[in-house]
Amino acid sequence: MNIKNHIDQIVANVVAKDPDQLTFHQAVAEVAHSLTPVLERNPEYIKQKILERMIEPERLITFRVPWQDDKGEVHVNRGIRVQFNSAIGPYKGGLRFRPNVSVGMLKFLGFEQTFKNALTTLPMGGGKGGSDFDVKGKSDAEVMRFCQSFMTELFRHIGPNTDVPAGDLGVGAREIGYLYGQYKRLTNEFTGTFTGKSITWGGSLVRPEATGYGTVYFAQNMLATKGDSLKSKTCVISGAGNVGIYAIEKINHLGGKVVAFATAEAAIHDKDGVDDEKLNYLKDLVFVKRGAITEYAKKYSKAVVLPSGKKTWDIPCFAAFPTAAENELDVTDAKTLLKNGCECVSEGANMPCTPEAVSAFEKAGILYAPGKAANAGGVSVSGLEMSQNSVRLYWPREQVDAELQKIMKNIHDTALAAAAEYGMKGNYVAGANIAGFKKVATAMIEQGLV
Ligand SMILES: NC(=O)C1=CN([C@@H]2O[C@H](COP(=O)(O)OP(=O)(O)OC[C@H]3O[C@@H](n4cnc5c(N)ncnc54)[C@H](O)[C@@H]3O)[C@@H](O)[C@H]2O)C=CC1
Ligand SMILES: O=C(O)CCC(=O)C(=O)O
Repeated sequence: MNIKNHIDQIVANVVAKDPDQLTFHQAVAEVAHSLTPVLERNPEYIKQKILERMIEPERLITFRVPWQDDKGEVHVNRGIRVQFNSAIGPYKGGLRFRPNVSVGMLKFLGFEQTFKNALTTLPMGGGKGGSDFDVKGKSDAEVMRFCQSFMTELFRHIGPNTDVPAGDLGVGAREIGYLYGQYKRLTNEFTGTFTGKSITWGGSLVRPEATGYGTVYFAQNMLATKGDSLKSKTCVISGAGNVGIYAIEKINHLGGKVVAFATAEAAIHDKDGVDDEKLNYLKDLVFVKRGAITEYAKKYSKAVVLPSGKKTWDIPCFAAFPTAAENELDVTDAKTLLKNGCECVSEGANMPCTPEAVSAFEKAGILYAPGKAANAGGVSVSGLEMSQNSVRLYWPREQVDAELQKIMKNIHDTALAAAAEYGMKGNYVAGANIAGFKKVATAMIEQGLV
């Protein structure tokens, strides 16, 4: 059998089956193509149709979410949970609330999550969920009513040993509180069926920071292979949210300087860098006041709002951290980064670089880490939150952070080793896909045809 043709056919079938699920096609194509040498060496994977089984979610739940706004008007949104793969543990992955949420988007995220979670070394399967609900502009009471209605259906599909959701875009501490409160009320149980919980009621220290910190730890591990580090280096990020803000914090800890950051609405250039005092202001602005980041440029006179159409990727940097959303960094951005001397890209978001951008980085031979490896810190600490909940203990900050660093190094080394084993030295995309795939594939084979 010609393996390349076989894989092309699998990808073509995915496209034909659900032609509108573009980001899912993109995620499947990337994984499938990097598995060519693995399938060549392991005919059992072909015989057992492991890849074909892995690209089909085990279960897909969609449901109606009716809720009332503050004026009494009724609205209806769609709730979705994709329970993708439970070969190595309960389904695990965040919930996203955004107007553009669709089944295809959540399939892409759940598929990626399966590989990511396998890389963490913790026993977690892959899942993802959410709704086309827009949290922007809603009052706390409206968000609460929506979350309660959403959970009134979702609760019957999840549980500490079945499916453990967490946050993602649009689902932060406030939403997790409302969702969990309703879950507890309906089940009459206080279990670890959610991660990212507040620290006073079952959360883990370092979970809010974990994805951003982990992405920077991953960059640090990549740079160490070249005898380099982030110390005194200029960095840029996108997405001034949970992941982005804590990436800035860790870059500061390591002696680097972040000179640009952005939200979906605006981008800021601060050539002096976002030091700890400015970062505290930014945290308060984003997490507490839910204000626009343009306020930052009003407060710090040397910072400027970039003209419309300009992105943080236009600012010269040594390292770039896309921490916003899928396909936010295209090939033009990649070429600009490379032209300006960027040597390291570590993805905090899920699939933020387009395939053409990734090819440009690979061709240039810079250090490039895909999200499923580099942003696994968040779900890793979620896994540690589940462990703490199971034994009813809280671990100290130092212990959780030390575990996080250990896990990120392990993911780095595992991806690097898998890439080298299959003749693609230094290719973290191939390495992460291969290592994640092999772990899940082995479990699936051992569990029979399920
Ligand atoms: N929160 C977590 O623990 C994890 C999040 N991720 C991924 O990281 C990314 C960010 O998630 P969070 O920080 O949790 O969300 P968030 O909602 O806290 O922040 C997202 C930020 O990105 C900005 N943004 C959205 N689209 C943008 C665009 N096209 N260009 C520039 N900025 C844009 C938003 O305005 C906001 O500032 C998502 O891709 C998410 O799936 C991945 C692993 C774990
Ligand atoms: O912490 C989690 O369970 C999920 C985090 C997440 O959604 C992600 O890794 O993309």
